[in-house]
Amino acid sequence: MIKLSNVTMQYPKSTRPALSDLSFEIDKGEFAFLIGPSGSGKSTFFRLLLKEDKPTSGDIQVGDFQVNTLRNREVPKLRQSIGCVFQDFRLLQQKNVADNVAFALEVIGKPASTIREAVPETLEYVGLEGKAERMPHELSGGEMQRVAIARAIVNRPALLLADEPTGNLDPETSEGIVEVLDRVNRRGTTVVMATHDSHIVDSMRRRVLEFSGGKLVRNDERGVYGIG
Ligand SMILES: Nc1ncnc2c1ncn2[C@@H]1O[C@H](COP(=O)(O)OP(=O)(O)OP(=O)(O)O)[C@@H](O)[C@H]1O
Repeated sequence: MIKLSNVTMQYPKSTRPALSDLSFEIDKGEFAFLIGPSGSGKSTFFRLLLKEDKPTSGDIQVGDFQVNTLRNREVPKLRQSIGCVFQDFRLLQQKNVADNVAFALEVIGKPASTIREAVPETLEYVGLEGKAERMPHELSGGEMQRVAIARAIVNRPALLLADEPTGNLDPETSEGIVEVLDRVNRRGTTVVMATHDSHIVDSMRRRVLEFSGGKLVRNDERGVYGIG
């Protein structure tokens, strides 16, 4: 699903690369955790997958897309195949829950009939039945993140990137969010989650990729947060 070959990313004006000669693969259908201290390169990795930045050298493959050589007009197709969830939810504050999710389909030109069907189905899937009319400010943090997940998956992406999705949530709420991500993964979506939450990583025992200073220092198939 994801294949990096000797990927180096040096931002202009920075003295050391944010990612340094990275090579690894994440298979289709996997749930992988990305761990490592702040500044170790996790967000940079996500940006490269989305072609929001270009690596200085190396090759990146995401699904059927050769990201490096992808033409500009093909970039929207790549991005449509990747759902994204962030620590700060990034909901549209003026739209209600259903409209936040519907918007993701509207901008890619899906017909109204598809949207009418997919939105309630997805809200139920993430545990938000009965909340469709609520505004974001009327939701708890956990509910806001469920909306963000619904928005990210409503188009059934092959890959879901979650950048510290539980970073603003208490442990119990975080567990619920990870359960939703696990369900999405079991339905066939590859999930990559950057996290600092050792409990979640230890309870899931999935692939653990550890970054340090832009290098991959650990790649365990059924890993734990600390060295297991
Ligand atoms: N736009 C940029 N320009 C220059 N340097 C950058 C830029 N974005 C990130 N960096 C640098 O690249 C390195 C990796 O940063 P990145 O944001 O990928 O780390 P991270 O592991 O996601 O950190 P966090 O856990 O805090 O989100 C850091 O040294 C950072 O300062």
